[in-house]
Amino acid sequence: MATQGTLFEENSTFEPDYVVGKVAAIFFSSPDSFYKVLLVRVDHSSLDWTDDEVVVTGSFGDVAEETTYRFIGKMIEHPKYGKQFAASNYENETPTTKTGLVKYLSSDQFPGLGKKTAERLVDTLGTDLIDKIIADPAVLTSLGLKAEVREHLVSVLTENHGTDQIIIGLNGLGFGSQLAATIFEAYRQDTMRVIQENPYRLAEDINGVSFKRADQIAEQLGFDADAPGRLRAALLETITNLCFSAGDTYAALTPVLNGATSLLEQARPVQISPNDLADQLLALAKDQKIVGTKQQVYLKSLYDSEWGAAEQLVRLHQQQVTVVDDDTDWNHEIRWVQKQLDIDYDADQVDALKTAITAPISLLTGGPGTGKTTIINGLVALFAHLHDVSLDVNEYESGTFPILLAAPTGRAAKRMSEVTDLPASTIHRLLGLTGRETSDAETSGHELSGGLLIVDEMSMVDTFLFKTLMAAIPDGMQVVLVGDRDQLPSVGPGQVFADLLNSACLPATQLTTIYRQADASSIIPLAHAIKAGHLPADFTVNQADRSFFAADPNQVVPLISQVVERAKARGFAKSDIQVLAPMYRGAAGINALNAALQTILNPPRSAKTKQLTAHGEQFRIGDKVLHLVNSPEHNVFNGDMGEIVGIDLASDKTNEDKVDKLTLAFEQTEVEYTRQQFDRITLAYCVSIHKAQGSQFKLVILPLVPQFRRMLQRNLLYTAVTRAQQWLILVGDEHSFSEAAHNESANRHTTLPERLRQVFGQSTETATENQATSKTPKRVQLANSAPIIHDEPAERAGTVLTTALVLSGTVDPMIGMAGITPASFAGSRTDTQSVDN
Ligand SMILES: Nc1ncnc2c1ncn2[C@@H]1O[C@H](COP(=O)(O)OP(=O)(O)OP(=O)(O)O)[C@@H](O)[C@H]1O
Repeated sequence: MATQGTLFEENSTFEPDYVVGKVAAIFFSSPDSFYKVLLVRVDHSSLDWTDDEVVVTGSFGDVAEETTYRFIGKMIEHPKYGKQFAASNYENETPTTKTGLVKYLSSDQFPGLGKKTAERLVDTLGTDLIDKIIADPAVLTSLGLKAEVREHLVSVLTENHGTDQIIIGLNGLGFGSQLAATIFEAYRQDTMRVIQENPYRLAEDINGVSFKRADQIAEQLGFDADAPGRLRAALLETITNLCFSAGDTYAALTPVLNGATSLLEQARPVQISPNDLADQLLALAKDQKIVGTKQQVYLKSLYDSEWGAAEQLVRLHQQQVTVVDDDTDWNHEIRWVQKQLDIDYDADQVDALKTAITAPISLLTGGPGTGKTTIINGLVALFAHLHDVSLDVNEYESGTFPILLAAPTGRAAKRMSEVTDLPASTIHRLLGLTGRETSDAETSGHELSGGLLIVDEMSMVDTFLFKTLMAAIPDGMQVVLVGDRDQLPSVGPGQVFADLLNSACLPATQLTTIYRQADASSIIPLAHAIKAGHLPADFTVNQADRSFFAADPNQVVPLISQVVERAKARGFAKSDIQVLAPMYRGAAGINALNAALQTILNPPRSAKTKQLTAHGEQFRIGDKVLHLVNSPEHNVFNGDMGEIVGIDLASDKTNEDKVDKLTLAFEQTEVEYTRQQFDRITLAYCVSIHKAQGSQFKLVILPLVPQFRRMLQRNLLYTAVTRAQQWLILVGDEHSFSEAAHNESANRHTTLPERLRQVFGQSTETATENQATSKTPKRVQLANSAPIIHDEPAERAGTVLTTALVLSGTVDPMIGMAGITPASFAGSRTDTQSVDN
């Protein structure tokens, strides 16, 4: 079938090779992309190929066996599998002569269509009738076909050829099979129309398509450098990048304008008018894609999520919980818990327990070993006692367990379950989310049921997930949010837990007495010293559970290798030892450490040991690996650790699929990945501190060197050392450790505290008073709160902003955007890296 328009044309100046032939077998068809491996019986080709058959790989739609295709691409030498034809595109060689078409249409594929009718169709509609029918099925209306025959004809043609055309189109644009599948999933049969009309939608809607990529397509399609869609896409990408890279929930206006200008001007050598850019910023606000206040620009989704979270918190704070009974003698109840659990709570812990059991929603924070888990256990026992519910999960086979325990990662949930001896799940699973949802304020999880929800590791929860979680909690369910405010904030935008504590709108307890010290741990006092901004005096003195080895960056890998070799000799398993580092690159970075540790912890047994190479890493059976993305279809999630338990090479005689495969065992499941999916995993002997958040390991080894300077912050070091359960080995430069302890972590720019104050209808001071006196904060009128921006519009300058004034006649999402004038760009056009928020 002929390709159409500029979208489908190859960009190269030389003629690509082709193979025309019938598909004899489909060796492999990826379940989550369009990638396929085909065996093709060669009819003719541009190659010097004498065999009857050739293996063809590439991105294809529903190719059918015994159908003839033209494959366009080049012959490559696969390192293990030999010569194969890598197709960059293909065409269905469906007959285009009248005889061929009649034969095709009167075949078994189209029951009810005889030769005569087929001839009539071709005579009436012409030899390009397939394209015509797909483009507009109405062309068949007056041709006397029975409704069911007509419908079947349209649906088979659309399925056989419509999808093909789209894949062919996406191949022509250079999208790989994975991305092509994502794009197709988003727009289905409208894919090529959407791209033709506005290729910039790809950057907006599809994770993995950048502005630059969309812009290249747009340029091919003839979109001007100052096209409004181009400017809008650059603005949106700049705002998104600024927020997600810094973890902020809004971006400052000047870096947005400068960043977008630079993006636009680097992609095409054309000066962008500041007026035009400002116009498009306002248009984005009018279209409710962004919201502006003062000098702050929000993505609408983040803006709504902050407001939504604040509103949900007010709702939960004001709900009636049945457990609160004025006559309850709390001292008596707490004595009962202490007796049950054989513990004496200190005053803060008593306070924490009382607050958690009486308040509809409350917060609990504390460093390691201060008793957070102890309070969770006490709370669970007390809740069950007061509500007269059983804690035996076997009694709830058909109903819901009344106490829900959740954490942001699978490993944290597992730990929660171990220490409480009760079921715990990830927040995503609790809400029925896949983790693949777009970051969106509209995302909703299914409503929870039960009496008490306890969420641990709250510092890892970002603004989107928090809003979704809060919205899923029904009235009457008590909520306790537990975490350590000093740990790294969430990967996604926001610092929800710190903001909740700082805003003082909800009852909160902070635990400070360290109990695990009594076990002679020196790791916990180290963590507390770091929290206070310094290293302990005995930092370099070796302790029973902690050591420091000085090393320059080039000595880090050999030194850690030595330590790991000794640990292995002493019987430590791969899963017991965890090296953590802040960065991937460099002599002491994660990549170098992984390569070295793999040779110690999982060396090749012989020269014949099977291994696969992908993205610069080698994988062998027995390797410890980290999963880097959410794959809900496989029940594996970002941060899960597993082990390689099988390798099938494409060249293995027994491998019928003829593609390289890895089998990975995770605690919950086993999955098989083909090369297209290998970038979802990496070696995990050393992982980033961010990825280790929420997990603990028997032995943690942590190198810090001056090369990591840009990352050396207090919460990073604190999070790393608190991952160690029993032993901690610190390696590197003492000054880097002390610099990290000194460097107070940068505060993220968020407005959740402001929203909380607005919806709780009080200032922070009043909230603190309320908390102290246990008064309930006054409820505010929620209905109007979200879309209204309370800031006064500043003076507006420049003709561009006349537009803003006009627009602001409706909802005024841009109030305060008075700063957008050409002057906003002056002086700092080249300073695109500076983010002054
Ligand atoms: N009041 C107390 N009296 C005696 N021991 C206590 C008390 N509170 C807690 N502990 C003990 O201190 C240790 C640490 O407590 P717990 O595990 O609850 O702290 P945590 O804050 O959850 O620590 P982490 O964040 O590191 O998991 C436990 O062994 C616990 O039994």
